[in-house]
Amino acid sequence: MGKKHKRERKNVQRSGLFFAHLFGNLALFALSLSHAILLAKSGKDRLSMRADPGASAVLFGSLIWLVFFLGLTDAENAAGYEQLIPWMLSLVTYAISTAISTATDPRPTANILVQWIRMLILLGLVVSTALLRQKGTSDGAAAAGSPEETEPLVVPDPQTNGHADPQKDDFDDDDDKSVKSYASDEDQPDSKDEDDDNDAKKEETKQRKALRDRPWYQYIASFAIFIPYVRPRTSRQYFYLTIMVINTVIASAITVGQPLMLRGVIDDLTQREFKVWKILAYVFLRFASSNSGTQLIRNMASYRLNTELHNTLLTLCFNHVMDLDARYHISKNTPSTWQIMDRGRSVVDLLQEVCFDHIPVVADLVIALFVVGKLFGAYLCFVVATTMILLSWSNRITMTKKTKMRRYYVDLWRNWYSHMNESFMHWRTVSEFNNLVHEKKRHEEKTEAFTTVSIKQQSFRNYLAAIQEVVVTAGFTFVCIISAMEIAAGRLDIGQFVFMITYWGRIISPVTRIAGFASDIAEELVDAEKLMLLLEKKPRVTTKPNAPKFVFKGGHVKFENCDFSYDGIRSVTKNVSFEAKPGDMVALVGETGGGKSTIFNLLYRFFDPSSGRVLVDGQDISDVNLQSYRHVLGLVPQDTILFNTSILKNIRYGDLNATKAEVIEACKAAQFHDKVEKFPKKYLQKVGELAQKLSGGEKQRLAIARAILKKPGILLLDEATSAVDSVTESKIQASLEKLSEGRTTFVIAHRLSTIMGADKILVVKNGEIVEAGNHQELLDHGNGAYKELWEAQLKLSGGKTKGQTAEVAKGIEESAHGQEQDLMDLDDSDTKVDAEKGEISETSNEDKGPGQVDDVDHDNADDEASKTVTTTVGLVTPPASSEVNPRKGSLTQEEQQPRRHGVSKDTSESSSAKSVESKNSRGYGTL
Ligand SMILES: Nc1ncnc2c1ncn2[C@@H]1O[C@H](COP(=O)(O)OP(=O)(O)OP(=O)(O)O)[C@@H](O)[C@H]1O
Repeated sequence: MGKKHKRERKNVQRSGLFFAHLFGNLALFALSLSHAILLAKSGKDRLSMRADPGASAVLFGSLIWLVFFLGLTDAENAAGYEQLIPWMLSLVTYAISTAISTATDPRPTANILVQWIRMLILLGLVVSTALLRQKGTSDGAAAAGSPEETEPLVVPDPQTNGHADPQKDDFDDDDDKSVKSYASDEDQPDSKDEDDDNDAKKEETKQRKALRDRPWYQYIASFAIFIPYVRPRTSRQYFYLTIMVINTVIASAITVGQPLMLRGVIDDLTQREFKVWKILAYVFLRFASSNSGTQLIRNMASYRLNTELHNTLLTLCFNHVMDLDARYHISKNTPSTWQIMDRGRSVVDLLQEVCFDHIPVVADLVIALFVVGKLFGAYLCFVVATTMILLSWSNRITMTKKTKMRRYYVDLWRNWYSHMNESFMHWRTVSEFNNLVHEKKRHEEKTEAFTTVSIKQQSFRNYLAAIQEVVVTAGFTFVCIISAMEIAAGRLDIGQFVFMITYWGRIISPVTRIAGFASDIAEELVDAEKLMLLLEKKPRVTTKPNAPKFVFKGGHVKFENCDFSYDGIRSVTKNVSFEAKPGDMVALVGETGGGKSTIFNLLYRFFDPSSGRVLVDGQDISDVNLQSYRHVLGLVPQDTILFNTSILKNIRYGDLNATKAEVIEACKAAQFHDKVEKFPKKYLQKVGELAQKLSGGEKQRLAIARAILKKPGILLLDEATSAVDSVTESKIQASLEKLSEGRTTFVIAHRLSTIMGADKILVVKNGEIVEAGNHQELLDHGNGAYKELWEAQLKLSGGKTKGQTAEVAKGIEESAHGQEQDLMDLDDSDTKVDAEKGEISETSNEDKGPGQVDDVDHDNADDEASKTVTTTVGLVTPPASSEVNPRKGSLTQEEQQPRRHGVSKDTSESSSAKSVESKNSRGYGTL
């Protein structure tokens, strides 16, 4: 449905016919009121309506029209079924009763005349509504229909139900409107929300709109999702709950009992009688309902129950969020998830208010109507009922309006919070780009936006409280006048008058208090809605019920025709099939964005393929227990994420039961121990937020140590040493070699020189495996993608020719023919930087002299050595060397860095020659 059409519909709703309907209902109310007075006047007892049941019925019947009138004032449309059906039913009822009256007494009476006027008004309402609906239908868009009749109930959530409609992803006009609905609300200030373009936010807005558009009964039923989260669990919680229920019943009894007791006391006193027990009973009831009685019990029990339920809810929500899959966690906004969980606790308050405030108040009102009707007759009962209806209506308006405002406020607040969080987290980036002033200004704008809405909310609340007071006072005036008239007429005594005045206070003040609750509920509802959407999310990657544990049998990995798409639109992997035998090393190479990490994601089961399957040791990984499967995997990622805690704890994350000695062992193997020892607090050194206190190389070595500690069955290395310098890289090569021994290992590498010795190299392009084989096979494969990549890399690293490529290949071949040597021996030689000459050359430990790299702290080698090379050598003078690291038959960093040009031909040749001497059987030492 287009935006234009919606606007038209809105206009129809609020135009002439709408006001005609409004007026029609008001006229029916006035007519019924006059009719009742007419009947009462003609009755025997003019004031006591008890004497005329007919008049009483008409009087209370008029309240129906009052309710309709009030309901229409803020209705979505003036021609819904909710109006049409009651009007039609009333018309039929009046027609029958008029026909019966006319049949029994054909003489025209005032009664018959009123009936006819009533029927005519009703006929007008029914016909106009039917016509309007008909017009809407013929316009093809059900112009008069309510949103739930014309729009899908729930917008499919591609994150949860797996039925994303690719065509729906771009927002149509309606969705667009929904996204901007808050901002366009007349009560809300304009807001430049730059995050509106964010897909995740749009999606959330869309879901919230779908939630609000559910019919009210479905909307309320949606809250059932909270029951498992907020239900009492322990016997203590049940005890508190029982206390609260009993306490509420007692409080309701006191509400009626206390004024009744006072009436008794007054009655006695007017007859000059003194009954001390009555006075004591009255005082006791007063005390019992005070802050030392039922209030105290309620506060104590509810505080204890609430605190426990809040904590349970938080725990369950945390578990729920942690159990959601990667799809959710990739697109979530972390600060807002915290807020949703934190504020979502108010759902406990909401349920408690409904159960222990609202329902008792409604029950008190019903009792009050009965008591007042019984003791004082229909007039006073009618006044009480009318006041209650008006107060309830104002509460409803408060809720609706406040909820709208609150939704907007919460969005603005969340925006402010996220911005603040991001600014603090990314202070460094902000400073690097010199955008401190910009961020401060943005913060100010965001603060101002939510402050304005907050003030509007409070003002609205105050106005409404004032209006309610007017209604209450008007009602009270009627109560006083009518009671006084009845006393004057001798039909009521003073005791009854006092009862009525006291009782009025006791029943009306909770209703007015509900206005405050309504406001709170509006806030809690919005918070609850967000939590509801979070809890409604279901992970797609789960362990199937009764799934067996994964049994590791060596690490035989098989991808069978795996297709996958992140968004359901763009294919990221297409028909991916390959196999890795236990202990194999498989390298994934290819263009950036080709889908290599996605294959890792599928292997880790962060996502399930849309078709095809992944088998490990003959078991479909989607059929086994996820936890037991991930237990055998170990990953060294490209970007190491660390917790802001000590190095010890970060490494121990690989095996929570590891001893400190084991952690140190792992660090030694990852060439990290010496560095850690130099930190002021050694292993207890904190890594800082986002691990900012560690260099890129240190982070990677920590990640390697963590993987070593985990002792995984299958190892995944995603550019695992991309952040370390060649010197350090060569040092951790041996530990990686050791780590991967006997383990199926998958490596993602951009520097082809690092994976030349892999058992299998898969070339990934546009999500497809376009070539597979070992290095030599792929080079021999005509002008394939791998050869192209290889030559491009050689060219970038020093203008190598095809002939030289062949030479390198030859070297590998020779290397592969059994030049196995203890890799640790290779640490005897190292690379030194001759800054003066701008050369990097190889030397043995015996040859080391002052100023050589080995003397430099290698953890700064990322920084020191490579910086030296880059600044002193790479930029000031062209890099003079591109030697091959002989231990792995690979090119040194200079060759591998495309940025560094100008490597001499001589050096290239030496590279080839030295590669022949490679001692690394696999050749991935620099992974
Ligand atoms: N969570 C995601 N949602 C949507 N698209 C994604 C997501 N992650 C990756 N992609 C897209 O999938 C494609 C493949 O990404 P992937 O990270 O697998 O490539 P890659 O080959 O590992 O790249 P690189 O070598 O640069 O790391 C890319 O086009 C990327 O934009």
